[in-house]
Amino acid sequence: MDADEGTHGHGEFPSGTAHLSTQVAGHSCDNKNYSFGLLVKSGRYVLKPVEKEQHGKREIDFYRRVTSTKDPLLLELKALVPEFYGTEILSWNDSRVNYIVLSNVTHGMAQPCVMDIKIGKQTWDPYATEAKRLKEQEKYAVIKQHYSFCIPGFQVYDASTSQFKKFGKDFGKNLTIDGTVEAFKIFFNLSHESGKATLLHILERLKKIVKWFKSQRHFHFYSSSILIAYDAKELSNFPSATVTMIDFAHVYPANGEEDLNYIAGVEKLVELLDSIAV
Ligand SMILES: O=P(O)(O)O[C@@H]1[C@@H](OP(=O)(O)O)[C@H](OP(=O)(O)O)[C@H](O)[C@H](OP(=O)(O)O)[C@H]1OP(=O)(O)O
Ligand SMILES: Nc1ncnc2c1ncn2[C@@H]1O[C@H](COP(=O)(O)OP(=O)(O)O)[C@@H](O)[C@H]1O
Repeated sequence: MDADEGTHGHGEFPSGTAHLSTQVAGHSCDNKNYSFGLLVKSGRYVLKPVEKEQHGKREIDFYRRVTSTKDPLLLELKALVPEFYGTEILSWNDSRVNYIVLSNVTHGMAQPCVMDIKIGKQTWDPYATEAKRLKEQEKYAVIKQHYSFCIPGFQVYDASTSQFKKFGKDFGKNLTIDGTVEAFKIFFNLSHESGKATLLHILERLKKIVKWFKSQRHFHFYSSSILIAYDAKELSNFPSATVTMIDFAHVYPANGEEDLNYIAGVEKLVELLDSIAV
């Protein structure tokens, strides 16, 4: 389930790599927009292309800082993000693309269920242009206003029908407030008797993230996501579920201030999941 062999609009995949079939959101392979999408290598590694120099630099700087830290607070953060293995330049026909190499949190999953939840009402950073701010304000507007997060995409292996279902950006952008609750029920396979155990495990991890954010004054995270993943094949084995923070292209210094935007998003997420876990 990790790899789709072959080619796409940019030509053949760089040697040893394939399209990350479990990618549920973010910039996907798109020749028209010069976007390369994420790749998988040897199953274990995810390669994220640096497509905008400044975004890439910010994300790489973030990973380098967190990976090399001895600060106990940042060590706690390190356990909540993918492992970082540096960068690698790969050739796509005429293009040379710089990739950030990370651990693949869906590695080894037979029936991967993955949800990307973008945290915060404010999904633009303090230096965004007026045009970008307006564009971000319009997207997922109702949901972000109500929940302080939005769902750009997810996929689930429906244990009752034995089928994969994929929900993309358009689905997320058209979600209603009640529809969001339903989306989580579908994602967690709550009609299956073991779905609730996965949900409770995820809730514990999310509560750790809230606790960490309340204690830190290092960073403010904009347009960053929480990636939830579990293997539906192991539904009864709930510790296989993971919660990982990803996408650090818009991480900025906190200047001594709490990240209230991010905290509100994770708290609302916990509140919603608590309400369906009863
Ligand atoms: O069209 P763009 O270029 O603004 O793409 C958005 C990205 O902006 P960027 O180009 O990186 O500044 C934007 O990236 P950021 O999170 O702002 O880095 C998102 O990927 C966004 O998708 P969605 O909010 O997840 O649905 C992307 O939005 P849509 O593809 O949904 O419009
Ligand atoms: N470490 C990872 N392991 C597995 N999948 C990942 C990982 N990082 C990202 N992804 C997948 O790629 C998608 C986009 O990642 P993201 O970092 O948000 O990219 P973008 O900056 O293009 O939005 C996520 O929604 C997820 O499906």
